[in-house]
Amino acid sequence: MGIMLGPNQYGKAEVRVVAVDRTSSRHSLVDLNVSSALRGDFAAAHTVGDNSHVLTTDAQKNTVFAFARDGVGSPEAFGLRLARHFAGAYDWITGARVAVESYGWERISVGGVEHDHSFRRAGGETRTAVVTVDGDRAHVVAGLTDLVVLKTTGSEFRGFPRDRYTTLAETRDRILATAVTARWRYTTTDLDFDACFAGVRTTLLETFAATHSLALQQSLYAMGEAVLEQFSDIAEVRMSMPNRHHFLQDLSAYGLDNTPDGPGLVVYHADDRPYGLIEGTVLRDDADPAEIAWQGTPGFC
Ligand SMILES: O=c1[nH]c(=O)c2[nH]c(=O)[nH]c2[nH]1
Repeated sequence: MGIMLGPNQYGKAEVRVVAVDRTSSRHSLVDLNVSSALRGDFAAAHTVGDNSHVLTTDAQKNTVFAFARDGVGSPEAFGLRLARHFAGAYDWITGARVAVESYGWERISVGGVEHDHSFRRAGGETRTAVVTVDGDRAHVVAGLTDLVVLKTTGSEFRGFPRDRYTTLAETRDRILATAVTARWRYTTTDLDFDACFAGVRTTLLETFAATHSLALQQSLYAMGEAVLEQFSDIAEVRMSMPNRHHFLQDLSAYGLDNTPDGPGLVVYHADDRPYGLIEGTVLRDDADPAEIAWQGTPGFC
């Protein structure tokens, strides 16, 4: 029986970079969390401690800051620059994965006027980009996490089988709430990434709102389908959507009724756990499979 080294990668995780553009007195900033990982022939480092192939994680971190000094651009473009640089640095490095999280900031308004250099964090969501360079090929997976959405009606859940443990009541009118994680794979690297991101985000939101939901699974599929219908440069969309349950609170002990059957106030209990976790991929049937683009990105089926 022999023992050998299997798949491996290494890099610097979570390099926090804030780049402020002070070109004019109206500043702007990008706020990133960048993780790099290199793939290639690093066997000797693992088996005998020979570091002659190891481009240090410290150098990877320094590269992120140095490249940011030239201007960041979109998270996808920044990831592409870094991943291509790392993958081309030495001939034993065959590929690189660069994951970028981007935190939005919006200007604070003072007396109705947007301030030049004061900002507040925009929402709770995070924009993501994962660039994987493998030899000559580059894959870009864009996305977002923690896009929290809720609709107060337009959601049903019924028609499910009832085994001996099924107690859930069927409903024709419930709250539907989730925190969307969505990631989509582009088929090209030559794109206006910011415009595409904004467009996909809008499509996801509009479709969530406009779909009369019979299940969160149906909403997920509709959202992915709409993205693929509207963006021809996207091959697949993967989504993970926790079902943030809102249960009707039983107020009968206080002599109060509490139903969504008519107009008036309804009181729910927002339950944080456990939660249903609905995950799925929506893809073109002729999509080129590119599993390597997803390697190292957890949280999807
Ligand atoms: O949209 C839903 N999908 C389910 O699979 C499910 N299961 C459940 O208990 N409630 C819901 N809601």
